[in-house]
Amino acid sequence: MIELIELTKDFGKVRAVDRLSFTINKGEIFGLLGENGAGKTTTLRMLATMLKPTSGTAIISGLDITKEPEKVRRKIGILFGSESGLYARLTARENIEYFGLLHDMKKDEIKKRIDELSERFGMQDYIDKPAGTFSKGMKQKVCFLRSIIHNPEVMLFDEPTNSLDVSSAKEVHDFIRLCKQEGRTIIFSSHSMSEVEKLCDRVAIIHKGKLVVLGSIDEIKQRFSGHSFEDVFIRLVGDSK
Ligand SMILES: Nc1ncnc2c1ncn2[C@@H]1O[C@H](COP(=O)(O)OP(=O)(O)OP(=O)(O)O)[C@@H](O)[C@H]1O
Repeated sequence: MIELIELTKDFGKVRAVDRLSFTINKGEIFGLLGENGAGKTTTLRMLATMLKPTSGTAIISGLDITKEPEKVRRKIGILFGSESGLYARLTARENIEYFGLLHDMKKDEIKKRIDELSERFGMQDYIDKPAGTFSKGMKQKVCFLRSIIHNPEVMLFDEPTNSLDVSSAKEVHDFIRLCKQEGRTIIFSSHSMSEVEKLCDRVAIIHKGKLVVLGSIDEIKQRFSGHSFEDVFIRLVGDSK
């Protein structure tokens, strides 16, 4: 379970995230929505312990992100931006293995897990080929595997399908669903209403750093007299401008 408690981040005079408080359940696929600059990435970066909150905190699997960031890092898998830092000359396996070693995993344990995961995600044909030769979607899948090599309970993905084609995005969606089946908690940010409608158990819409609505897509649509989710989104972030 993840609990945000008055989570706040200021960059100078700009309040990027403004006292966010809500809970995300274990095994949930949770969407973070908002316009450009709403504070999604900043929220995810704080949860990932990459940024220190100005005030407030979050508890991830019983650990306070401000007090035990090292321990939190072991529980989370993170993906910020596509193709982030894959070594072109190394194979997919070597790229993933490197991360496993950083997480203090043993080589044989890493091998077993890569074999298992690459089979599950249909990557056997290219797992031992250099990452530099891969398409965007293939690279993205390597990044995903890298993010879960250490078996994290919680996954934090910032716009995971940004710039992917339809079939690669679908693979990522299937991947996220599989992670949920394995009992992981997934939080991701997105600008795609259809993606969020397809995948998320619940969503939070944030605007100018503040929470404006929280709930399942159906609950939110009902609350706004059955309008499309896209219309509700535009109305919410438009009204509070
Ligand atoms: N390192 C930083 N220094 C100063 N201001 C920042 C920094 N990072 C983010 N901001 C500001 O914080 C606010 C929230 O930015 P953030 O990147 O979290 O938004 P976002 O919802 O992820 O946007 P997008 O959808 O465009 O990625 C914006 O006003 C942004 O300019």
